[in-house]
Amino acid sequence: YQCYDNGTADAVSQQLADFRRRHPRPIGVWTKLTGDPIDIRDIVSLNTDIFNNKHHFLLMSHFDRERIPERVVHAKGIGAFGYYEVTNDVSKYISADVFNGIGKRTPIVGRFSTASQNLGGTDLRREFKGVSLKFYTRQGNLDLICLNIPILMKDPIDFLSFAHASRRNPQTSIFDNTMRWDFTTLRPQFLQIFLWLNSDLGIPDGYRKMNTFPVHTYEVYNKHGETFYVKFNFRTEIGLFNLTSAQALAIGADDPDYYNRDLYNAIAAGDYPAWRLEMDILTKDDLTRIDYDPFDLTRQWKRGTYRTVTAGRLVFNRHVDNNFKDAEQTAFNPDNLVPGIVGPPDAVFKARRIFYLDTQNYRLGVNHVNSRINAPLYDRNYNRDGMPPVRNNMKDAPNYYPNSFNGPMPYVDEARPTERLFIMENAAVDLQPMSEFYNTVVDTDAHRQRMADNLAASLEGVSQDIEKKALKLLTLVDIDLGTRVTQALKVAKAAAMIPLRERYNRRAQCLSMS
Ligand code: HEM
Repeated sequence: YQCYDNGTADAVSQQLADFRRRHPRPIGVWTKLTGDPIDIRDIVSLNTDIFNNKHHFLLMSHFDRERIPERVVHAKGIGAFGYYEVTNDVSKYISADVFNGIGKRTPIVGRFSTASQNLGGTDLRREFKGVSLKFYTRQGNLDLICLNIPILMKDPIDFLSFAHASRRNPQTSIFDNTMRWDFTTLRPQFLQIFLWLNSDLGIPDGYRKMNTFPVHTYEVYNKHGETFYVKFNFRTEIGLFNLTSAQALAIGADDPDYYNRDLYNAIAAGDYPAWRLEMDILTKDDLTRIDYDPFDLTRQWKRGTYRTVTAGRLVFNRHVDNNFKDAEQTAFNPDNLVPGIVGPPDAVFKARRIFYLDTQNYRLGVNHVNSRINAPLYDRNYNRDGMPPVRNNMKDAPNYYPNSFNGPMPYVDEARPTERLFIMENAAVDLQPMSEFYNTVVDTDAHRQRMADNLAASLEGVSQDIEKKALKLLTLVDIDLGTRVTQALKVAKAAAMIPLRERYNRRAQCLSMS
């Protein structure tokens, strides 16, 4: 990292000083929103007639309206610009332009987020981290929306309750583990997420140091119309690094924006965050051979049943110009796909195809695709009007189709498969992937103990009946897991007998010693 004039290596705290360095003089005359210059006598409102001070009125009436709804999930985040570079020939599997032509670079905007925090929350809680990618390809925008954990859920109708139960109690407005465990024991398909989040992988040491996955299995095709089934996996080039609960607690107490700061500083220092894109691939024939459902989001593909190819590199090398313009207003939508990618056939994806657009029409308005950050490189359409922004509203072009006046015409994608895969999904909950996770990914005794301690901590204060069900469920996954959590919970409960204030004092002492 470079060292700044205040002796720190923190580009975040230097941002304003950097601005002044680039602009040694004021950047211009201050104007009202309407462009007329502001007289210095109007910047004081004392002893003046407020109704005749247009400047005061414009200032405040805009301020009064400056909040838009935050995202219902993943509200807290940070944006960055970068590019995707093709490093390997994957044309055998996928015809999408963005993945073809070694050396080709496609501009991207990314947004890094934490799943359950409101705007202004902490980066350091055990919850999903998101990486949303918008590729501005020559065939339209491709959005790949990723999580740092490669599994999720089965039935999309449970998403609302999962999101609600993972967040604040509507009465106390405090994160509530009773809600969380109650929901998890009633919908055990979500237990696996909880296991991942309470393992060592649960709190990455910043966005740069984690892998990230769109999770679904995408149906794709090559230029000959042959179909393949692909999982896209972005693997961090810097390596995987995670924080323990104690480290996260200490850092979070000092800097709840630790992840955002780390990303911003790394880009400022030219230490660009980068990921390698790997594609795990199954053929149509493979589907008839394998003995598991490759479209089930609650399980990973079995080793040895698929091939993996490297496709390219994702690099973030530029800060956004302005976080509201380029991150808050971005509308990532998993349904933004391009020729060569049909999309995943599972029920969760089908639901996502609808609900992202729905929430963005509410959050940003029906013309959000027209804002600079969301607009594709090229588009011609028959949509018109609506609440701004409307860009050029297609000027004088015909606004209906078909027409005889040379409005935009559809094209023919010769390679696009005529048939789509239709899958029937099994609603049964399978504890086997959870047991496998506990016995393989969680690969050491010490790791299992840390995970049990974290799970026990999440059970502290949970009502008795729910606690009993949770321990039973964990024991069904693995007897060793159930036993460890039961033991760890006894210890945690003994500690909880100590009055709250005393506990905080002790914790503070521990932190000051660590
Ligand atoms: C039924 C399933 C799901 C539903 C209904 C759902 C719904 C949503 C909604 C409504 C948003 C807010 C979007 C916005 O306001 O712009 C969102 C954001 C997000 N979702 Fe999902 N989601 C689902 C599953 C998933 C899955 C499978 C992933 C990843 C593999 C995912 C990753 C994310 C991420 C990273 C964001 C933040 C997007 C951003 O940065 O703007 N979600 N989700």
